[in-house]
Amino acid sequence: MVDSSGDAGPQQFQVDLRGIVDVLSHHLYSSPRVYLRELLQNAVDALEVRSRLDEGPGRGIRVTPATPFSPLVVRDDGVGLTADEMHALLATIGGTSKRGDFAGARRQLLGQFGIGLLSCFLVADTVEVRSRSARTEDADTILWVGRSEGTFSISVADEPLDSPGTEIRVYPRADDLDWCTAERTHELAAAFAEHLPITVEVDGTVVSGVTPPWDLPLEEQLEWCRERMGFDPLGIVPLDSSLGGVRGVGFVLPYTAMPGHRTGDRLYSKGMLVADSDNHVLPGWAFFCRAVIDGGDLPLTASRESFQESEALAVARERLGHVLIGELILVQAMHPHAYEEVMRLHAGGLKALALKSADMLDLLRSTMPFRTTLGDRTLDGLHAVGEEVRYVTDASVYAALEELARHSGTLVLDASGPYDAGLVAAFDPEGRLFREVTSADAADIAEVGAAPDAAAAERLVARASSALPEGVTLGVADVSPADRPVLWWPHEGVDGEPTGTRSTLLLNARHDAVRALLDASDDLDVGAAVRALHGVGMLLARVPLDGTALTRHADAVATLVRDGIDCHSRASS
Ligand SMILES: Nc1ncnc2c1ncn2[C@@H]1O[C@H](COP(=O)(O)OP(=O)(O)OP(=O)(O)O)[C@@H](O)[C@H]1O
Repeated sequence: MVDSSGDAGPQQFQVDLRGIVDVLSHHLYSSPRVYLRELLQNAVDALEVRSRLDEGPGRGIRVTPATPFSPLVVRDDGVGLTADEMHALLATIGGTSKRGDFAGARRQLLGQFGIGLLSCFLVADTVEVRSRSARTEDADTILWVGRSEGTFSISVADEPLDSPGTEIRVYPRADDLDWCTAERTHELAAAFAEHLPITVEVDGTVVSGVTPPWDLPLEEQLEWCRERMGFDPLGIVPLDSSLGGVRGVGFVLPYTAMPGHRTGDRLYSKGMLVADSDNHVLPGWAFFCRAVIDGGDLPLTASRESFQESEALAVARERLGHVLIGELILVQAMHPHAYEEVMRLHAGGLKALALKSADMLDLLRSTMPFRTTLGDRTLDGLHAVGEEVRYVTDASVYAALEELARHSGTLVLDASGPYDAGLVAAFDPEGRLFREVTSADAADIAEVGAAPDAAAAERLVARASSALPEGVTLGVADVSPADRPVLWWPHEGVDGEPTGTRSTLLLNARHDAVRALLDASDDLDVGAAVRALHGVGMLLARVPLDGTALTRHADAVATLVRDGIDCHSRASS
């Protein structure tokens, strides 16, 4: 209204309920199925408040599924609502009895946003709430009828409830009846309420009160994991954060999970299902396990399908992480074989974890085997030798150097895995013990010496280099043992070119064939021989020959065979 000064006074927002329901269904809730969980949660909260007013036996929640001719009904023996409370709470979107003044009681009450009841409009156009307050003797039963187009009415109900509590009737739209049928209601109520410590019945069948997995004995936890998560866990980790009731159980996966990709956890909030597959409670590095967790007092988001990213959640996450690491340490000490299996399957993940956790690094340094040219060694084992350890970070360079190092008995550590170099740096931050080597150090690793006849070597290199593909550097050296004709190794890729685009081929001056080449007269074509030796070098470095390399090698060998036979024939004729 505009007053005489022309100013409009404060106005109330007009709310288009259909717009809000649209936002809820498309942007807040993951599925219309949540309507049942919201009704169950309201009933659980009402029972909790009632239990503080008076004690009484046999209280619970009874659900009757819908049929094409009757609504879905949720009846509870909770505290109920007076007419005034109905006016105050159900006439206002966002009206809730569960925040503000009730903060003391909030720890037990899970609502707080005052929108949960609206989720019924995801499946229905009409919702009725009949409620009889337990706060006064013989309170009237008050009826609230809400419609999805945004109207509601409140009156004294014609059919009073025979005892305090609340009865909600949801009249599903024909298209949404499927969410409220006997079968679906049973399935949903069982999923949401199975671990609630309150009796929840669907059509007379109790679906709640099932012992949660974290309280089961070990054998039954195994069975639970098999049935509900679909795998035989490698290990079971009790998860107790000792904080605000956050607890659960983790199951170690019996297969290698991709680092960085956690298979989601099953979450509950005080026994009510929150999410089937969530990735926000356990630390991201815990991808070697799947867990089922109750978040206790952790605050929920408005959709109640996850926990709020709060300080409390961050602390709980950190604690659960410590529990997981502590358990790994314990398993290593008490069940070394099981620990070995965990390491075999989850090496990548555990290494990633060690980069973030000093405790995990401590555990891995003495237990995680790393590949070296002289066999598997732990970081502590390498340290104990007291000599400088050379390591390589490029997998194909390691493959080639491995060969050379084995030959010379040199120790080289394979640090080409995704987290290896980081771990080496974390283990030896000042770089006192470990030194990264590259293909440039290959000759040193192979312990090659200078060719005895430098001039002959130079002449051979000058004559033969053009026979080799571009990028191959040819050399002649003194290599042990004498029966190895060549050494070949790829160079790490620089400026984006793939590793191996450039390489080194060293002819062993001690080998008969190479000596023959060194002694050959200048007019002899050494191209085929050097090309064949190049192929041999790659094969000895265990690099598969394919494409042009294979053709080149085959042609070179064929040429040598033909020349050899020709030569032999000429000699014998
Ligand atoms: N079964 C019930 N028994 C008693 N009171 C109820 C019941 N259902 C709803 N109410 C009252 O209606 C209010 C609004 O309910 P609604 O589900 O919309 O929001 P909420 O539960 O408070 O919060 P949230 O949005 O987090 O669910 C509640 O705070 C509660 O006071």
